[in-house]
This record gives sequence, structure tokens and C-alpha cells, in this order.
Amino acid sequence: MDHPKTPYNPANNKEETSYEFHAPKNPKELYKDKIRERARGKTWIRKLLPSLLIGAGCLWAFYTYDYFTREKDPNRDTDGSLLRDDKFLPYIVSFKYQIDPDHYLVELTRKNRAQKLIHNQRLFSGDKMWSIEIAKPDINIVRSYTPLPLFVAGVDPTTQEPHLQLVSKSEQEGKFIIIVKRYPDGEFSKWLTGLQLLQSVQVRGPITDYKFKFHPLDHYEPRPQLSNTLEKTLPDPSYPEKLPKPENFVYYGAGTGILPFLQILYSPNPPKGFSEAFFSLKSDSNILNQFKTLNYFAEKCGRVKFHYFIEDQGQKLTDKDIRSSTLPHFSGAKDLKVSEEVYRYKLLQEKKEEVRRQIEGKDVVHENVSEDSPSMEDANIPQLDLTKIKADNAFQQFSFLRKRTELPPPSLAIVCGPDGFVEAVAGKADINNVEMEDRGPIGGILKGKGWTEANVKRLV
Ligand SMILES: Cc1cc2nc3c(=O)[nH]c(=O)nc-3n(C[C@H](O)[C@H](O)[C@H](O)COP(=O)(O)OP(=O)(O)OC[C@H]3O[C@@H](n4cnc5c(N)ncnc54)[C@H](O)[C@@H]3O)c2cc1C
Repeated sequence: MDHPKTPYNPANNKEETSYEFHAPKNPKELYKDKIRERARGKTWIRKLLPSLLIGAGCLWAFYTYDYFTREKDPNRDTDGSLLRDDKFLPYIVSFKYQIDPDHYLVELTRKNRAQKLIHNQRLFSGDKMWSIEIAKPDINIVRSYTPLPLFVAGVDPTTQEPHLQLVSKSEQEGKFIIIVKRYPDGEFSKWLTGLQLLQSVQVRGPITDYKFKFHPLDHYEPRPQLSNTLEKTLPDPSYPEKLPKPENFVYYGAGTGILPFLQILYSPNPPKGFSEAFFSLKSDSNILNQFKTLNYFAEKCGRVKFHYFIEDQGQKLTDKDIRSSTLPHFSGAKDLKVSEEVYRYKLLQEKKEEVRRQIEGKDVVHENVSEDSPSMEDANIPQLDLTKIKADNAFQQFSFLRKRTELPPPSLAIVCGPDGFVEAVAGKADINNVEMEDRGPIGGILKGKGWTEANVKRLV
């Protein structure tokens, strides 16, 4: 039998048999296959259920542990507040600087501050003067101090003097400074000024020492906070003219008794009226130059007038420096009506004057242009309508648009300082009653000038 003579090609052999050996699966792969087989056809939630249960179990275990250990550890800081008036909270000494032989600047920062800031608590507002209490744990004594809305933003490399910045945003809260006078025989002040950086102190507050009385302008936009640079302090908003004007007050402070006034002057929402401050100090070095600069800015914005009396330089507050009192602009709802009537009458007078000038063919002269100033024609200066000029900052607003020749009289006097000073200025305070309210009669120089219990506040 004849076979066709074709050469053998293994590629054409389709019926090839392979004898390759497949190794059996290892137990891990078999287990995964088993899991895959079991999961096939289940919903995603059923697939994730075991992991969810394990996660929930871990969380429960963590919180149970946290709950049972929380109360047992008194040093654990679980409170979210920056300050509480019913409970001491931990703060740390974050900066210390010796101002002069007797005075120290201490910056306190709320422990774990970053976590507490989420609650957006604002501590400072110029509507009240407030203090904190600091506790000395080992001997269980407490002393009051006046926090200022300032924090240390940097340090001068040569003098080590801190660059202070005003607390103006909520993210800057939780830090403040106190100025502590160290008394040679004062156990607490010696301990406080001797603390090292990062040491912990217990702080309670705010404790309101004086709250300004309600005024209808409280419902309106606050006066802008002072700024670290003069040109950055925003101008005052314009308030309705028909409302009573804000109250003006006078402040007599000595030693660390000047601090409550600085607190409200530097805070957001500072008092809207004008204040005059008389500061009695032992030495010029008792007050930081940076405070003097801020005070000067406040003066240049027309908010306050400062008088410093330095004992070392033979300067002393006398009865010549004590102002006479006047009635408040607002003492009740009746004043609102009177103020509205006065405003309507003023508008009527202005309208009458305008009509009279139009009849006489004269230009309307605006009220803000001083009559004493040389005539505009003589000076060859174009006449400006000052009501249409918008000030960029509080300094411009005061200097060019609101400058006054006389200081407005005060309707309230606040006195703070050592007992002898308070007694000489306003009479002896008497807090010997259950409420610990000052019920002593007004005396001293203020009494001689006609001030009474109704318009004097002693901060004791
Ligand atoms: C609301 C309030 C706010 C305060 N704010 C501040 C503040 O910001 N900075 C600050 O340094 N102090 C402030 N003080 C005073 C502070 O609370 C302490 O009284 C002071 O630090 C002295 O405490 P001490 O234990 O060291 O002295 P103490 O042992 O109480 O007294 C030691 C000596 O100092 C005298 N002394 C105590 N206090 C005064 C005083 N105020 N004036 C004059 N002589 C005094 C005493 O007669 C005694 O001779 C404030 C007090 C109050 C009530």
C-alpha cells in the first residue's frame, strides 16, 4: 500500500496529550475559595457584617475603658470650655517676662487649646470688666487676676521683650496675658511669678466685676476693636441720631487697678462712648511701653483721654483732676421719646434754615463746616461736604470729621486700686454683707464733686 510521502509536522498534531502535573491547592487558597463560595449571592451589607461587628466591638471596648477611667483621673482634661465660672480648668504658663523689679507679664494658654477652639467660645467683650481666679493647689488658696486680650506673637531677640498682639479672632482665643505684681510678703504672687514655662495652673472664670448698664445702642453694630496699628482701626459705624448718645465715663485706677480699664479698651466691642482715664503708678516702668502705644492709638481715635500720675516723679492725683458728673443720656424708656423729639426738632430747625437761605439766594452751608474757619473763597479752597466723605479708619474719622474742642462730661465714675487709693478717691468700700456687695457710702474727693452712690462704682 502506497502512503503519500508528506513530512511530519508536530504543529499539525491536534490530538496531542499533555502530561503536565497540576499541584493541589494549599489550605490558604482552599479557605479563600470556601469564603468566596459562601459569599456568592449575598448582599454587600451581609458581606461587610462581620467587619462592622468587629469595629463596633472595638469602639464599645474603647468607650467602656474611657468611661471607667475618666472619673478616676482628676488631672484628665475632658472639658471643652476655655473657661468656666463653676470649675477650675487647666492652663499652662506659655510665656513669662519681667517688666520691672515688681511686675511680671504672664501668658496663660488653655491646656489642649486647639481641641477647645472648635466650640468657638469668645471670652473678651468690652461690655464688662471681669477677672479670673487662679488656685494654688498645695495650700488651697485662690487669688483674682485681670486677663488682657493680648497674646505673645513674637519675642525681641535682644531684649526678650514680647511683641504683643490683640486677641481679635476666635482662633486666637484660649490665650491671654495677666500682669502680676509681686509682693515681697505675698505668698501667692511670689508663687505665680516663680512658675516655670509649661507649668500648669488651675483657672476659673470669668467673674464679672462690673457690667455696663443697658443702652439702646447695644442693639446696634459694636464699635470696632482697637488694632495694633493706628490705620487699621476701623471707623465707628454711624448710629441712628434719634437714639440717646452713648454714655461717657471716667476711670480712676492705681497700681494693678488700671488693668480692668485696659481690658475693656483693648477688647472687641469696646464702650461706644468717650472715657477719661486717670492712672496713678509708682514708677513709669510699671506699665509696658506697648500698652502706652495702644493707649495713644485709642486717644488718636477719639475714644479716650489718658492722664498718668507717676509717684516717683512727684505727680499725684488731686481734687483738681476729679471731674464733675452729669446725668446719663439714657436711664429708661422715657429718654428714648425725649431723644426722638430732640432729633425731630433739630431736623426741623435745619430744614427751616435751609429754606431761609434758599429764599435769600444763599448757598446752603453745611453744619459741619466750622464758622470760625476762614471763608472758603478767601482761602481759595473748594468747599467740601463733609457728610459725603468716608473715613478709611477711626483716626481719620476722629481727626477730620468728629474732632471736639471740649471733653464730654462723664455720667459714671469707676475707681479701682489699693484700699487707701479707693478710700481717698471714692470713700471706703463696705462688703461686709452676705451678698458681698459694696454698700459703703460715697466719700473722698468724688463726694466733694457731687458724685453719689448712683453714679460711682468701686471695684474691690
Ligand atoms: C478683681 C481683682 C482683680 C485683680 N487683678 C490683679 C491683677 O491683674 N494683677 C495683680 O497683680 N493683682 C491683682 N489683684 C490682686 C491679687 O488678687 C492679689 O491680691 C495679689 O496678687 C496679692 O496676693 P498675695 O497672696 O501675693 O499677697 P497677700 O498675701 O494677699 O498680701 C501681701 C501684701 O500685699 C498687700 N496687698 C495685697 N494685695 C494688694 C493690692 N491689690 N494692693 C496693694 N497692696 C496689696 C497686702 O496688704 C500685704 O501687705 C486683683 C484683685 C482683685 C480682687
